Amino acid sequence: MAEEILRLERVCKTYNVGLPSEAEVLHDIDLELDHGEFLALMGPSGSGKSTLLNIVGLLDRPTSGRLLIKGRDTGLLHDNELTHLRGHTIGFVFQHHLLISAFTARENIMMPMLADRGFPSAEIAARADHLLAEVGLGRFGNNLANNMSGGQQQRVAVARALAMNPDLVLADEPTGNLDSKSADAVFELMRRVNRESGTSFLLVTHNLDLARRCDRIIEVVDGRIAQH
Ligand SMILES: Nc1ncnc2c1ncn2[C@@H]1O[C@H](COP(=O)(O)OP(=O)(O)OP(=O)(O)O)[C@@H](O)[C@H]1O
Repeated sequence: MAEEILRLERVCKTYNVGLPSEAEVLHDIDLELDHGEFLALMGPSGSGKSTLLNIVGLLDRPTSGRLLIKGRDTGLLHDNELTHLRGHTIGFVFQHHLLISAFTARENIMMPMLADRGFPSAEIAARADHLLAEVGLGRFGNNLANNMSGGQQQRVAVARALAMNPDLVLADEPTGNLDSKSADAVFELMRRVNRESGTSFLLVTHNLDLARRCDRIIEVVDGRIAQH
């Protein structure tokens, strides 16, 4: 197995914003992320962080350059192969938790497993309960997502991201909407998962205090990596 979970080689991304103008948002991005590494991605608004995360998360393709995940060149894969790789390798946590508000915490965590036809259905509820306990919400499985606090909802979102046992979690400002105590708790939860199960994390954050507690910080400025 490749040493790194993720490797970007000279990745560029251009958006067509109406001819003749094109906007190059990412320029020659080189980046590696090792298995088990917890990386903070910082940078000013509009610098390209979400664009980079979308590419790494296989939600969008680079205009040029190569993206390798676990040593596989994703540019050679068809869309259905990318969907499979994404579902089994990558978990997502967003600033807005994107839970289904009318579903319980348990049901929200079950969703990725229900969507994956390969997951043994008899194990789904038990795995959801295991993950609820992992994120400190063992007693809250039957609570509607809507009735939970922001910090609790984000813990459910972390549990949902872990449902398929991903190698890498991409977290786009997951603590941006939380008070500092809840933000700290959600960050520490992700850090513990990282330490205990070796899941790699790529965390977009504007919070320097949290970033300093990651293994490494990189900064994107005007679509380029400013420091390694
Ligand atoms: N689909 C799109 N089409 C055209 N331009 C886009 C598109 N998506 C993003 N952009 C532009 O790309 C640049 C980078 O945006 P991106 O959202 O990646 O930045 P960001 O660093 O994540 O910003 P923020 O911290 O505010 O979320 C911006 O100038 C944005 O307007």
